[in-house]
Amino acid sequence: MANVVSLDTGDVTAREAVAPPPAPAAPEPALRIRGVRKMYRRSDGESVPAVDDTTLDIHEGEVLVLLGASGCGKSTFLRCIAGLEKPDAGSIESRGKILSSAEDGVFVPPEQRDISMIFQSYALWPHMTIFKNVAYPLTTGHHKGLTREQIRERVMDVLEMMGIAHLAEQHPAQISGGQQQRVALARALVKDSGIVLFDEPLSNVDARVRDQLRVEIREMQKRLGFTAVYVTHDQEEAIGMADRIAVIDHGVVAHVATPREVYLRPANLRVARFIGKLNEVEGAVTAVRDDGSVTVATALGDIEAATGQDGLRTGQEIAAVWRPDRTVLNGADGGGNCWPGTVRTSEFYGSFTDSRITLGDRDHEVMHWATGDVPLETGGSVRLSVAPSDVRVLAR
Ligand SMILES: Nc1ncnc2c1ncn2[C@@H]1O[C@H](COP(=O)(O)OP(=O)(O)OP(=O)(O)O)[C@@H](O)[C@H]1O
Repeated sequence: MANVVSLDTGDVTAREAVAPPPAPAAPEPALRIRGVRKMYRRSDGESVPAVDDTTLDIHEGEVLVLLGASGCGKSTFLRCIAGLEKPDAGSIESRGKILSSAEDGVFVPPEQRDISMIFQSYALWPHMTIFKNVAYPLTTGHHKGLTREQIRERVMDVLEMMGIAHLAEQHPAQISGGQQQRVALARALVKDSGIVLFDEPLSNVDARVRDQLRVEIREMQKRLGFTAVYVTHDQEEAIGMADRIAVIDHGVVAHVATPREVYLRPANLRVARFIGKLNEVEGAVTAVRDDGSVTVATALGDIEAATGQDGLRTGQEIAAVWRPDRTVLNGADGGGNCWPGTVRTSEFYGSFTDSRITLGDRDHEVMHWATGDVPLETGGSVRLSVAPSDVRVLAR
């Protein structure tokens, strides 16, 4: 029955309560990961979590980059999604289907998951031609029923798309590293599986090919619309590839957000340090205001910051942080966050100049990056400032 509202004169009385319109259902994520834990036993017998209680939704059609230091558990997490590792706790669901649930004893083997994976080592079969390497996934699992002609058409389409159709009859040893990685990519895409996992796929190719392949992978992902989970420890690669970045720290998701958010408003000091260079000044909180701005007392005097980590308290030990490209030299003296300094070094890196400035006589060094070739004279005096909107306060 439709909701009816009758209004009496005088007091307004709803005779029948009107139910609020139903909230639009959140779209089903491509991967729903809940409380996943994977333990490894060390040789001394101790069990340590490589992935620890990880909960994450990965949206349809997005590139989610798992970024973290070596050994933080990125590959293990990816392998749990692929089904190459069996989690000790938690569940992984894809498009309404449970792939693994430690609690319910469910585990779908990798070949029955609609997921492709591409590795750091290209893992091509040396005795097979490029064509056969790429065709292989179409000869197993639920693709088994395809005719030879259908397989040929599909493989040649993908090889064409990767710009390597002319290499179809070569063997892996006869082609370059960059071309081999293209073949590996073609093999991951040929199944059209909708979810592709990348485990540091570009770490074995040289810098020039890496840049090119990075752009191509991104273009292809946009064109084909598959969901990608991409592991890297390279922050530039993460920022360039990701719709969202999940920063992993000791097996735990420390921050998941857009690259811009993670870079400009990192959740905590470890995330801030991991993603990009940082100026840090230690101190203690003296005021936290309703608009989120914070004042901190430091050896350089008071520093004003427009934002701070959630839950900061007066007296708490913190670091006031900002990026080197936000440091301003000899700008207008706007009052706070401004110090006299001396240039210690100034080095040209092609697209930018990295200068290190010692502040006053207080033995504190700050990084300043200027776009292009902007050398400063060593020992020269400067006035250094940073706007409160570029400073963030993070707990130590
Ligand atoms: N088979 C294994 N047995 C025991 N410990 C393991 C095993 N595989 C990984 N580990 C440990 O689990 C932790 C996470 O490893 P993992 O390979 O997932 O990290 P990662 O972030 O991918 O590192 P990298 O970037 O160096 O590849 C590390 O401490 C590693 O030593």
